[in-house]
Amino acid sequence: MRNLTLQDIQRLPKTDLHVHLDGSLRIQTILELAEEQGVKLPGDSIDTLRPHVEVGDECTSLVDYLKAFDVTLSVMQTYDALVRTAYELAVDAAAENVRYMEVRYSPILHQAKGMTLHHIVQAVLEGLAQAEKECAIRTGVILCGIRHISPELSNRLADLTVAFKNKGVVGFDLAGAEEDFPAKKHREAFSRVLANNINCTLHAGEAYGPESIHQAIHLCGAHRIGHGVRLIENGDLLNYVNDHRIPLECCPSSNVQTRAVQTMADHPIRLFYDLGLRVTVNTDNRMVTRTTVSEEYLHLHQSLGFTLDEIKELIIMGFKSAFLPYAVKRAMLADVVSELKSFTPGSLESKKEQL
Ligand SMILES: O=c1[nH]cnc2c1ncn2[C@H]1C[C@H](O)[C@@H](CO)O1
Ligand SMILES: [Zn+2]
Repeated sequence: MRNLTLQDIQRLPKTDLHVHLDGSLRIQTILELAEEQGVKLPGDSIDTLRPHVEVGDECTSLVDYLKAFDVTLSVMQTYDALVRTAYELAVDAAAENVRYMEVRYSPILHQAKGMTLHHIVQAVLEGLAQAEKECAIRTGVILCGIRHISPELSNRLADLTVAFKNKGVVGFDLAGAEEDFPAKKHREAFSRVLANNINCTLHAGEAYGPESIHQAIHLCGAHRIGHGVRLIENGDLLNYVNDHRIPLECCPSSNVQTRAVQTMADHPIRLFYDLGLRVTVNTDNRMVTRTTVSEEYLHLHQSLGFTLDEIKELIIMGFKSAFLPYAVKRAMLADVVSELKSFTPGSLESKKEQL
């Protein structure tokens, strides 16, 4: 079979289950928001700002990667800025046929100008709802506790997650610097969320070893794992994750940038897939990582030999792993499976010419 193109992959229906709002803005929007708000940025044009908000080869670690968020968060402290950035993210994702997206962010990082936590959630839901009206995309929100900020704030975010259950918030996460900030310190937050029958995912096994994944699953009750690349270091835990069908939210380009893996060709997603694990493909941060869901699949095709049939299976695993009620998910999956069955690569133009 001939090689897939980016356009082929863009035409496929897809999910993005791991995408941070504050890492997925349009650079032009940052400039406009800064202008409106009188915020000083480290660059005043797309070209001069780009090196401060996009991570390149020179990134050495997750902690280094996270520096870009200081800039994005500086313009995401108003209600309107959150509405706009959430709306634009969903519009951009829909443009590449992302049909279901779970957007995550941490409301406590948006309080610098005094917005209440409720308003901060409301604004993002409003932006996403607007995009859902205009585009073929469905969305949910995941709120993040932050490892390197206090567990008490994670508790507040857990309570916020409970308050917005069935109102657009579909899960709770733990993000931030992983090394030296163990998940077990945030156990209380996860127990509050779990007690309310809400789904949890944790970033784990990205900048720390399998012990971190073990804590996420066994101490915090993770239903999915963000990244999980270092699961490869513990076969016993890997078997457990496989046996329990715990999905991994893989973000291949981001993992190369944070040095969780050395190169795309070394990414363990190939091994995980071959062993039967439930793996999903995600962007992490569309702007900071400078990627799209389609580009992530293209990397898997080109660097790790994923075929079209395998990509279709990854896509199905993405829909299966959604934090959606089972009946809704089953209906969505049925539509996606029939669309995937009839999909053939090749440009729409060349297909029309053949008719
Ligand atoms: O890949 C990541 N690992 C850990 N934390 C991350 C990653 N990408 C973004 N974050 C952090 C920075 C954001 O401010 C926060 C909430 O979205 O989550
Ligand atoms: Zn992430």
